[in-house]
Amino acid sequence: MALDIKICGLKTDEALAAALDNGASHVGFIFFAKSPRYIHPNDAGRLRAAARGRAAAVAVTVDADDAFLDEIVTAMAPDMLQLHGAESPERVTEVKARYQLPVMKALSLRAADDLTAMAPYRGIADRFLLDAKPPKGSDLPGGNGVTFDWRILSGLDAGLDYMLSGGLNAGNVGEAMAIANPPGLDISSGVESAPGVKDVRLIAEFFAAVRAARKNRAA
Ligand SMILES: O=C(O)c1ccccc1NCC(=O)[C@H](O)[C@H](O)COP(=O)(O)O
Repeated sequence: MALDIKICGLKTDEALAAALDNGASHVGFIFFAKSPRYIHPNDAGRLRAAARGRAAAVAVTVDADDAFLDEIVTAMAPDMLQLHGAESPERVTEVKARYQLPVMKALSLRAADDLTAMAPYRGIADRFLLDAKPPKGSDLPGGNGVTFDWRILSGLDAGLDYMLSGGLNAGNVGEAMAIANPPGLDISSGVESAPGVKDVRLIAEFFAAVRAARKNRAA
């Protein structure tokens, strides 16, 4: 089975090249001003051009209005929109219709009960990004480098299309895969040397860890 991997929060040619050369299926660009990973839509447009045909470009927004989404979509022509705020199912429907693009809805989890948040989006969101709840006091809804209890995912239906996210790194991704067997993985701060600074060595190590985990599973 194919395993999608999204490297999120890219800002430089070097980091993008590392993500693509290591086999990322998705590359993510953050359009949230408070984030150390924020990128201007025009700069993202330049980077996404280099990714065309190699990985899907994902525009990550947080409760963005139509004007901002229009600017992003015009500047970078993403393949997918990731809605990482409190967007309602109705707003997800509206965004999908307006841009004719698939939407990945991010949901934040801590305990098994939090999975009930998924129900109203089923059949609406094309995919879920299951992330950890931000720690108290964080300004960021994502990219916090914190994990959640992956065991809560073990009961999800086999066909559910989602990316497992939140605090992944080369050291823990094998365990996450063994527990949850997700169809996709998403990582940001686990491949950074400082907030917002991607590290090509850490990117390569992450992919190597994923390959090793897959090999172990197949053996
Ligand atoms: O990464 C950010 O700064 C960010 C800011 C605002 C909304 C979403 C954001 N990130 C979205 C992602 O998809 C991250 O990859 C995801 O939250 C996991 O991050 P991490 O725990 O650092 O691997």
